[in-house]
Amino acid sequence: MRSAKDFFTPLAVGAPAPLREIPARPSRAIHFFDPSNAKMAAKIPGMVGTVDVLLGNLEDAVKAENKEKARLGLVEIAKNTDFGPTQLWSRLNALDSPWFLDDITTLVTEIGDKLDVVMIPKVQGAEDIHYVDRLLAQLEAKVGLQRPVLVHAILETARGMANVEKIAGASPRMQGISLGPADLAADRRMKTTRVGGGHPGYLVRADATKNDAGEYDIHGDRAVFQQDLWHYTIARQVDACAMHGIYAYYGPYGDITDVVGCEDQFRNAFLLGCVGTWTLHPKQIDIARRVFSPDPAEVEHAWHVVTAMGDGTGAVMVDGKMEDDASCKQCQVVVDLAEALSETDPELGEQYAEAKKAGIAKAEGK
Ligand SMILES: CC(C)(COP(=O)(O)OP(=O)(O)OC[C@H]1O[C@@H](n2cnc3c(N)ncnc32)[C@H](O)[C@@H]1OP(=O)(O)O)[C@@H](O)C(=O)NCCC(=O)NCCSC(=O)C[C@H](O)C(=O)O
Ligand SMILES: [Mg+2]
Repeated sequence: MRSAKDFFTPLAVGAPAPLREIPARPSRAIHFFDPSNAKMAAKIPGMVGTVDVLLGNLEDAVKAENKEKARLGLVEIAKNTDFGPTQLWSRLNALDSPWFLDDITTLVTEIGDKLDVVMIPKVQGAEDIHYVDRLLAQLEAKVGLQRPVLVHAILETARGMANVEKIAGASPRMQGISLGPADLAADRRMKTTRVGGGHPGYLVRADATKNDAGEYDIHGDRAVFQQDLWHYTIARQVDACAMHGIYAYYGPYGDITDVVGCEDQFRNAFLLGCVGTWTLHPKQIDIARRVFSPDPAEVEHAWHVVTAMGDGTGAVMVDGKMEDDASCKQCQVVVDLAEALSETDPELGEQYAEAKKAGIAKAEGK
């Protein structure tokens, strides 16, 4: 085990110093594309600015015979595109695959200066992150990168889940963790066959009531409530990430046509503490942007509370409700997110500026 004092020492001579804090850059939609798919790849330069993150996917969903084409296609796109405020990420093939070593070596040496984050699938434990950490440092040193490439783990095995806190804290490079519900379901032997989302069979049913004969009518009209298959997983993931100062994300919602179910799944994750999600199809981008940006009415309320609370101590009444240090801190989370999003999203920035003005005015009794 490394000493705590060594944690922020570069793992290779000449590699950039690890970051002490992971920047809170907007990452509401991590948009997946297959760089080996010419039609999709051609759309990527035009998508800059429409999503927070563009992710060149090299792993699952890319056919084995296209792995090299996808890797080289991503290099080409990265070299020829000005990404402006949009981040460039890549999901590499799994550590035990025949492609991982070439993926990481090629991307870091060819486009390491443009690559913000590498997403590592099927992470099992801290040892996987330690391996990637050292390798990245060696490659960064080799090409003289000035800033470290960050690492994002996908939680998609039972072992990874059991080790989630250790994974989140395994390296100062850790940027965040996404849920991989399809692989995780398979590894856990869950009996679902979908990519994320709920299942109508996972439910609770209201108690039976008695009929006129005084017998329980178990076949009668009993309300059923579908339950959230992912609640435990996402809640644990969020805690692990928050504990280590990194960010939690939902993952894929495979039913592209069910935009309503997708929005619900994304919103559950947002409310539980996730900062973003994956988008697999252009249809999902607006949903992610909408869900992972706080409602201007919430932002106005948050400014109202934060302003009314002043130094954050004591208690005040706002709209008939008691507010104190704890609710003020929740409101501060919303205010901070709105401020961060305003920096890269001018349209939202205007709405949030109005909300701020109105919230402060209310607190000041104007
Ligand atoms: C899901 C898709 C295969 C659907 O593609 P397609 O049938 O082509 O859809 P459409 O005809 O509706 O497409 C309309 C146009 O939009 C373009 N398009 C489609 N998807 C994208 C995209 N992601 N980025 C940019 N552009 C896109 C099409 O080319 C059409 O263009 P045009 O003909 O000019 O109008 C496809 O969307 C897709 O492959 N998406 C990505 C899938 C993916 O990345 N999957 C992996 C992540 S999920 C996962 O791995 C599971 C996870 O790990 C776990 O374990 O849970
Ligand atoms: Mg997966």
